[in-house]
Amino acid sequence: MTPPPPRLEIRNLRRAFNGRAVVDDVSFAIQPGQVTCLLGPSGCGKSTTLRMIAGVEMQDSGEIYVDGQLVCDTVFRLPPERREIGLMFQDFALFPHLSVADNVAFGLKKGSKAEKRARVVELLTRVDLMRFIDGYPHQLSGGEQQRVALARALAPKPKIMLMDEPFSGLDNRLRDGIRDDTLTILKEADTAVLLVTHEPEEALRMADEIALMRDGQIVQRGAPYNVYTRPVDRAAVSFFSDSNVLQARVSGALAHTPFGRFLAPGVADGTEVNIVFRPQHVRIDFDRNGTGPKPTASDGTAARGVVERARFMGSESLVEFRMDYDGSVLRATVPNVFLPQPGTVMWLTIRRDRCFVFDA
Ligand SMILES: Nc1ncnc2c1ncn2[C@@H]1O[C@H](COP(=O)(O)OP(=O)(O)OP(=O)(O)O)[C@@H](O)[C@H]1O
Repeated sequence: MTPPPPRLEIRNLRRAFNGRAVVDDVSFAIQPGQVTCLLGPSGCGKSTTLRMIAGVEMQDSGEIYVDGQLVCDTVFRLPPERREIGLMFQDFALFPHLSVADNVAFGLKKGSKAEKRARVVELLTRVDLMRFIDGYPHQLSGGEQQRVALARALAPKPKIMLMDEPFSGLDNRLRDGIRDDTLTILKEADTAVLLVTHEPEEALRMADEIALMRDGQIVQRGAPYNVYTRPVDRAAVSFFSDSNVLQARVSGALAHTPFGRFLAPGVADGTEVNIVFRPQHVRIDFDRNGTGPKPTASDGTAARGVVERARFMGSESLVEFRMDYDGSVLRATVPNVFLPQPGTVMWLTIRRDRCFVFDA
């Protein structure tokens, strides 16, 4: 038996503005009930990709399929309203002059008045806003308006939901709960979701799959854990978190550093590499009469540094060290409160299994 086609598939999508490719050969597929996050810095082409799928922007080349059916290529184009796609954007754009019920009913073209009413009640119950059914948008908080927008987008039972930074207008504390609720509702409805965001935390929290985008291209795709722990390059590490970099030269498949030798399998002798690691993977130790901890297989050799400054960040502390070996600065994060005085001598080691070696 052949497996069913993906709910949404885009193949080799391209779009250029003024001769500059802003979406450059982008392909991916999303299954029903799956959330894919298109993640990348501002201007990398996320929204343009989404707009082409929605049908409000035309691609220069490439194809879009829904349930295996072509909805758009350079010859054929199904109009946006017939693509069975729901949209949610940052400014929810509820109609201020329509009641909550009428806002939700807005997208319902088919059915009797009673059927529409029943669907509105069902959705408002689902987003826990029945008490506002006859209210107006201005009477609702930002989070409540966002849930009405979700109900409205879901009303016609779209196969696909396209969301462009839908949570960025909400305050932090509200946001986590609304994200989780939204996700539960979309998954229950078996909708395929494409969520555009520039916030790594949002993608890590919400996605089944992250597509990391840069300069119009998808540079890495995978489950959040894999994208975070096996980044493709230095920029991919830095996009998700603060990072430290050591420069080193390879000889005999080993990169030689003040922290000991790192495996660099298959890298030619003489190659310059960057060893990249996150501040949470730096261990720090007190000075013991001019020495640090003994070398170990998992943490390598300790290198001496002097505290330059330490900052309390809430659940952790960030300590910056000026390193003896070349005067560069390395950052370490430590759980809870750890605020050593500037000038304190300490010894740093790096978790070997958390380092990434990239060609410089
Ligand atoms: N209609 C247009 N005409 C000309 N240039 C455009 C047009 N639409 C988008 N661009 C350019 O294409 C690039 C990608 O824009 P896009 O909105 O897709 O990026 P984005 O990744 O969604 O960024 P953001 O997160 O800031 O919205 C930008 O440099 C933008 O200025």
